[in-house]
Amino acid sequence: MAADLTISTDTARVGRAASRLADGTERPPAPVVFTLEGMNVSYGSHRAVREVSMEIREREITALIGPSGCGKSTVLRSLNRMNDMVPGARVSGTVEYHGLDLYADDVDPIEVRRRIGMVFQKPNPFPKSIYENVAYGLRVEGRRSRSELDDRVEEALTGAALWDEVKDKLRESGFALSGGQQQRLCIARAIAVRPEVVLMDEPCSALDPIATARIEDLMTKLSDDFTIVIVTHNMQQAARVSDRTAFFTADTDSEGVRHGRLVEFDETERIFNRPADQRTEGYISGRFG
Ligand SMILES: Nc1ncnc2c1ncn2[C@@H]1O[C@H](COP(=O)(O)OP(=O)(O)OP(=O)(O)O)[C@@H](O)[C@H]1O
Repeated sequence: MAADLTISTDTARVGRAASRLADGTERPPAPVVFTLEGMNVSYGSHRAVREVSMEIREREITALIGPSGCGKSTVLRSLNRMNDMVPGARVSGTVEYHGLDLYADDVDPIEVRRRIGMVFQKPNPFPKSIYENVAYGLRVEGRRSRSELDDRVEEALTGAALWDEVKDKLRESGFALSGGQQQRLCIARAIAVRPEVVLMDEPCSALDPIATARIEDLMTKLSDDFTIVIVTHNMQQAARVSDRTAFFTADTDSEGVRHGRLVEFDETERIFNRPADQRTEGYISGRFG
């Protein structure tokens, strides 16, 4: 029953996915960025996730939640062809980006990853200065004047809510920053090339609560400009920041092999307060997973 749920209506974000505005009028849904239809991902002979169908919409925050091993990171990595780097990984079914097959032969995975950036679990600055960490992708893109680079580095660091803290030490190593600052530096690096989408794989799991809160605030701000997809183990985080939530679970087949599948995908407020599936309710109320 909804009354048992540990996450109350007050905490679940009634975000921009809500189909009605506060005054009750209908709001048209945002344009679709990704369409997954019957997507399967295998590692060798192991089908890690199967039959995933969902749409990810523009400038929304979509959270992927579910117990360990249900395939959240696998699904996330399929959105910018990061799985291409994993030997034996194979994606089948439909994965469209703005209606185009993301896995078509003529699609350049490097260009895909420029448009669809990624932030990882552990902050992973390059062994370079703060400035060069952010400038890196811009330099790879091609020649730019010094002042253009300076402007873009400032823009990205401001966008990642880090500029004020680092503007006087841009030549210092990225490693000299705190964990939370390093993660914001990685976000700055990701957004410096002005991607359309930022994928975040448990971006706060290595951070303390204060640094986590800053990143959550930042995500909300970033969603004004970027489409964000986040994997999180932290259900309160999904409830606080996301507009839509996808709940995955893993079924065990007769041979004891686990296959991840999408159980339910809806507006976050619905998933946390009125889930349609018992398994979703069991998971978010802490009775399962
Ligand atoms: N590089 C890989 N090679 C082989 N199998 C993999 C690889 N990455 C993931 N898997 C398998 O795919 C399944 C889904 O893993 P995945 O990491 O996507 O799940 P997850 O829900 O993100 O888990 P967690 O919450 O623990 O990070 C698991 O059975 C895992 O062992």
